[in-house]
Formats: sequence, structure tokens, C-alpha cells
Amino acid sequence: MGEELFNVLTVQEAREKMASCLPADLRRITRKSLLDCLGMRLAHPVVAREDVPGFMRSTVDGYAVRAEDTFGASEGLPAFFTVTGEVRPGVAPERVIAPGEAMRVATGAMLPPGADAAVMVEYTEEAGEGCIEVLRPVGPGENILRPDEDIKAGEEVFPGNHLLRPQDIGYLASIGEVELDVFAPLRVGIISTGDELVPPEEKPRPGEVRDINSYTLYSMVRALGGAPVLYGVVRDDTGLLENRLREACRETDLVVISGGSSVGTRDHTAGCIAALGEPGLIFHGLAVRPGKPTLGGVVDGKPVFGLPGHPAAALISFDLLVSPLLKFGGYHSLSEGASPVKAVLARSLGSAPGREEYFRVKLRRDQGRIWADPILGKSGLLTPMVEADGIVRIPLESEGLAQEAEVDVYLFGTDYVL
Ligand SMILES: Nc1nc2c(c(=O)[nH]1)N[C@H]1C(S)=C(S)[C@@H](COP(=O)(O)OP(=O)(O)OC[C@H]3O[C@@H](n4cnc5c(N)ncnc54)[C@H](O)[C@@H]3O)O[C@H]1N2
Ligand code: MOO
Repeated sequence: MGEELFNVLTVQEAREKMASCLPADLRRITRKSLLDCLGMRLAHPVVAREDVPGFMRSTVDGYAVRAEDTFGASEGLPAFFTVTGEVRPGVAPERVIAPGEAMRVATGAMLPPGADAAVMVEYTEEAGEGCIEVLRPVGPGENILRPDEDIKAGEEVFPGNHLLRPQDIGYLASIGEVELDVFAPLRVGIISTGDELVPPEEKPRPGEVRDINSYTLYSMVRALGGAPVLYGVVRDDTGLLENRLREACRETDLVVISGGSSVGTRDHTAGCIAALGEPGLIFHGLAVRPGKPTLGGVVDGKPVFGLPGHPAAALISFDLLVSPLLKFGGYHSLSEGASPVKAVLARSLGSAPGREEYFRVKLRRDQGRIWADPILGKSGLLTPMVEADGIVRIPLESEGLAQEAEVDVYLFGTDYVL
């Protein structure tokens, strides 16, 4: 009695063991047109080949001038300028600005040679045919962009693996990068196991439950830029599971099975992975809560994970072991990712040393501080998973955290790495 059922590994040990049997990066590189790259990750760093804007540019509607000609100008003693023409947008001005001269410019238009500033039209007055008065001085560089002020040719604008957001797509358009090498989405096969599971469109009979994990895991994969493939619900039968797993391994890049990862009489996942191919089962049991009955293996170069059946535990296990593969293709660059939010713990949390614990928390602002309210509940319950804004980790050797301790909250929906 009291004996451990699994030989648990820490998350770090499990990642290292898996990594030693996997290629450094599971992802393929593919070339895509810029408009198809949203949500994808760059396969290589991008180096700008040109300056942006590439020419001196006005940021206001007004007049291009030599700044020094406006020095000392005021409403009482305006500076007088001869207007020698207008720069049309999209056209390079041919005239040079000589002392005492100005040219009309629209926002974004190119500055004529000789000019080093622009005066806003509201600080000027007409002063007869072809002349203006400037009522305020401008400094050199005022109201203009330098040719390389935004982007410098030769500069690395994005590192490899950068996740492309809408603003990044426009930025890449500005330097003419219309085709890019990106990582192809990893295809993730998803299998649910359990005699009690029915599809969500069916009304469960007593003892049955709807299949939740296929839906959350499918959505997790999509949210991380992967390509989920559903393999449905498999009954608790070794032969059926082996066949479905073989099919999923053939058709996808990695497979997650939820349920049946523990050591009950109906828990077949470990045996199936072991039977299917080399090197087979790599670990069974993680020193985390929730998520202890997690297992991992490698079948013909492809990672296969057995996640706990409890939906909340399946999510944490997925985040610890599958998310890094979707974000980085492997477990080698885990220091990246979105920064957590600093919050103050609203109540103390106990934890057993020797395992990491993950608590779901809800954030609340009060008296100028951000509080993290732990949402407690058994891992078989679904509501805490939905009420929470994010998760807090209690490290392996900690016995817990005191009330008002400062904690890092990893917000769901951000690109964090646990
Ligand atoms: N004697 C022990 N029993 C259990 C231990 C243990 O250490 N010793 N660990 C417990 C923990 S922790 C968890 S988590 C569960 C995980 O067990 P399995 O991975 O084998 O999962 P199942 O037994 O198949 O299911 C557990 C639970 O989750 C429900 N489930 C499963 N799949 C789905 C799905 N796709 N959608 C919705 N719900 C699902 C299932 O009906 C069960 O209620 O083991 C504990 N037992
Ligand atoms: O993985 Mo279980 O749900 O730790 O509770």
C-alpha cells in the first residue's frame, strides 16, 4: 500500500528523454506567399534589403524648409519665405530648396534636397502671391522621417521562429518580402479513448460522458498554429487502439491520446505505444499535479503522448509537453515566449515537495494591485478550467506559497512557455 504506481519523471527529465529520441526540429519548411503567413513562424531570420522609408519624408501637411531659416520666427516677427512650388505625393522633387525658400508638401511626400524640416500649415500665413510667413521655428529633423529611420538595410528585422502577427505582415510588405520560408503547421493526430465517451451531439446515457478532450485539444492545436486531425473515440480495446494509433502515426507528425494513461485495467495506451515501434514508451508518469498519469513515447521518429483523461489535466500536460513542439519544433529553446503577468496571491496555496503543481487563477484588480484568486476544484471538474484567466506554477521543491506572495501568471491565449 502507498506504493507509487509510476516511475515519475520531472517535466525537465521527460523533455530531455523525449528530445534524445527526436530530430532537433520536427517541422518542415515551406515557402508561402506573404498573405498566407499570418499565424505562422519564420523558418529563418529576416534581414531588410532596403531602407524604409528610403527617402526623406514629411510627416505633416505644410512646407519643406531649411530649419535654420525659421530660427527666431514668432507671430510678432514671422520669417518670410518664397514658395517655389509643390511636391506631389509619389513624385521626387527636382528643385533644391535654397535659403529663404519653401515648397508645399503633403504628409508623406518626399522632401526636396536642401530642406531638413517641415513647418505645419497651421503655423504659416499667406503673405501675398507665392509667399508665406512662418510663425514658429522648427528644428532640424522636425516633422520629417529620415530615409532609414524606420528600417535600416542590413538590419535583422525578425529572428527565426518569430510568430507572424497582422502588423508583421504589413511590415514585411514594406521591405518587399512577398514570399517567405515558414514552418509548415505540424499535423497533430488526436485520439480519445474510453467506453464511456459519446460524441457531443449525442445525449449521454447514465454513466456516459460527452467527448470533451477531442474538442479542447483540437482547439489548442489550432490556437498554436498546428493542423489538428481528429481520429475520434476509440473503445477501451488494445487492438482497436493499436490500429487507430498506427493510422494516426502514418498520417500525422505527432499524436496525442487522451484517457487510458493511468494504470487501471482499461488503460491500454502505454502498452500500445510500446508495441507499435522503436523506441516505444519513453516515460510513464510526471511529477506534476494535475497531469501525473502522462506518458510519452516515440514511434518511428514521431512523438506520441498519452494525456490524462480528466480534461483539465489533459490541458496542463498538453501545455507542458506538446505546446513546445508546436511553438519550437522541439524542446531546445524554451526560454522564449510571452512574459507572465506579475500578480499577488489572494490566498495561500499548499503543495507537496517533489512535484510541480499548477493552479488555475482568476485575475482581479483591487487597490492598485493585481490579485490572483486561485480557483480550486477537483481536476475532474470543468468549470474551474473555464473560469480561470491563467495558471501559476509552484516549483518542484516548494511546500507552497504564502498569501500575498508575488506570483507569475501565465495567461491563457498568450505565447507563454511553461
Ligand atoms: N489508483 C489510481 N488511480 C488514479 C490515479 C492514480 O495515480 N492512482 N491517477 C488519477 C488521475 S490524477 C487521473 S488524471 C486519472 C487519469 O486517468 P486516465 O488517463 O487513465 O483516464 P481515464 O481513466 O480514461 O479517464 C479519467 C476521467 O476522465 C474522463 N475522460 C476521459 N477522456 C475524456 C474525454 N475525451 N472527454 C471527457 N472526459 C474524459 C473519464 O470519463 C474519467 O472520468 O486517473 C486517476 N486515477
Ligand atoms: O492528472 Mo490528475 O487529474 O492529476 O488529477
